[in-house]
Amino acid sequence: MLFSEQKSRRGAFTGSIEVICGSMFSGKTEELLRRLKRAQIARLEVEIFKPVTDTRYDDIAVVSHDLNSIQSTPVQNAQAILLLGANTQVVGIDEAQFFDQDLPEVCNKLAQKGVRVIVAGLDMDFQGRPFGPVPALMAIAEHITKVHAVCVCCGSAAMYSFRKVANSARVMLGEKESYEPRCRVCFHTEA
Ligand SMILES: Nc1ncnc2c1ncn2[C@@H]1O[C@H](COP(=O)(O)OP(=O)(O)O)[C@@H](O)[C@H]1O
Ligand SMILES: Cc1cn([C@H]2C[C@H](O)[C@@H](COP(=O)(O)O)O2)c(=O)[nH]c1=O
Ligand SMILES: [Zn+2]
Repeated sequence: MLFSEQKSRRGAFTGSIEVICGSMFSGKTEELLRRLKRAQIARLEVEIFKPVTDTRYDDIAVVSHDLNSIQSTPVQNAQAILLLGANTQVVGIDEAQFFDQDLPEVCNKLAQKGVRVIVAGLDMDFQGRPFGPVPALMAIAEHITKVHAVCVCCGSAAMYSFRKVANSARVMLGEKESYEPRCRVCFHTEA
């Protein structure tokens, strides 16, 4: 599948929604950066957003686990993306699971205006439950890409993010010290 701007029969650029989902370390941010950097090479206007709460690697940039990065605008909520992204051609959104339930409607409105919207986020939390607005986004997206990490226990494809520390809060920022990607079998096996 070639993800790019598409023209409708009426000649106008048609907007669309692409979702990149999967576990932690599955390459969601790398794939988001790849698509956004290609759009920049094509000289399209690109705006990138992340939740202001995601301060793991950097307050402003979107940064992958391999430390590839791109400048972004941290925002408080989904509505801010509609205000700031309506007049651009491509909108990228990382860590979508941390946004409020307005995000799908915001993405729909942007796509209706002709914007190509590319969203990356965790589809499941550490308990294997659907996470925030990501499942609803998947329902309304034209394209969904589910990427997989490598299970740290057995080497199979991993789709779960196993939390290694005792903390029952749904939101807990962290990296390898707190999470590891696991396959279905290893996720449901204790220790
Ligand atoms: N167990 C693992 N499986 C796959 N990639 C891993 C693993 N541990 C570390 N990585 C690294 O993480 C990178 C993906 O990082 P990133 O795109 O930030 O992932 P995500 O946004 O899905 O958390 C990979 O390219 C790889 O170098
Ligand atoms: C599973 C899970 C994760 N988180 C946090 C941990 C990280 O800060 C981000 C995910 O980042 P990534 O780019 O996908 O690696 O989310 C959380 O708060 N709650 C969870 O259940
Ligand atoms: Zn496994």
